[in-house]
Amino acid sequence: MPETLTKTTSADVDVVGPSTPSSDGKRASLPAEMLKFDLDRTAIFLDVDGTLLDIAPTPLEVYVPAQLREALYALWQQLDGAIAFISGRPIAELDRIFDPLRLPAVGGHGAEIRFLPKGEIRRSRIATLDDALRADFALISKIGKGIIVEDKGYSLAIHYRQAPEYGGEIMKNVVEICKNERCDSLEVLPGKLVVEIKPGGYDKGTGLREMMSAETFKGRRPIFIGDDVTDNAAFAALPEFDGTGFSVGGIVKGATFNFDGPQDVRAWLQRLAGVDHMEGE
Ligand SMILES: O=P(O)(O)OC[C@H]1O[C@H](O[C@H]2O[C@H](CO)[C@@H](O)[C@H](O)[C@H]2O)[C@H](O)[C@@H](O)[C@@H]1O
Repeated sequence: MPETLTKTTSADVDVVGPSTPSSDGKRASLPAEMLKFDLDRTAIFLDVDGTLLDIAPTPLEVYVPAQLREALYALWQQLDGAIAFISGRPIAELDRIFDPLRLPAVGGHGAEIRFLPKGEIRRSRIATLDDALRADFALISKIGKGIIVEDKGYSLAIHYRQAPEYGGEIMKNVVEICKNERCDSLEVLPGKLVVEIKPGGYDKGTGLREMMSAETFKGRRPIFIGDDVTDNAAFAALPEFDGTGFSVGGIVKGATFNFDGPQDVRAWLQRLAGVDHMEGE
């Protein structure tokens, strides 16, 4: 943990939340029901890219504001450890991005889980992508400049944020590669300027359920915040725990409130943690 972070005490939080822009451009207050949480009975699950962090041109270029680390660490203390990342990125990558902060985490869309910040990372026994298939998908980067094939071991992400014009051709190639039942055990998930390809059998929903069975999280009511198609499985798991979902950038099924962007999520977390005294980001 960062040595500079200060210890805060656990307490019920009744915050007047940050404002979010309404559709007519004016600032509107958050609904009262999401401004009051008993932190002794709450768990928080956070998607990372597009939810906590602003989207960057490439996966390696994301930026973590110091105030966000501070808020997450303060909440980790106040929630007695019941706060976790739930991401498509591998856990080692989350540790690198948020260094020196480590949190409990579900990584690789549910392929990995770590219950405690310094605990062991447990990996799914479900097969990773077959090597021949992985090699064929890697060739998709040759279609044009700006396409990035991110090989995460368990899964692949084909990014075309820097070359949106290739979206159609990329999907055509994926369909071609998947002919003859080669992808039958896989899930192909088109996201925002990305196609995620992962084995079936686990997802963010299975990850959230597993984390909720851990001592730190058990019996609490989860809040999950997410922004993309791979987050749907986590939203769908929430009713099992009487949980609450918040979306980012557009209301989705299972969400009761929508944040306009990651900046609003960060402001709310800072407010909840009581560290919103710090200026800007
Ligand atoms: O589940 P998440 O934590 O939201 O991760 C989803 C994917 O995020 C990353 O890609 C996305 O963010 C990049 C950085 O902002 C951006 O350049 C890219 O276009 C986005 O798709 C990450 O690279 C993937 O591995 C994650 O699965």
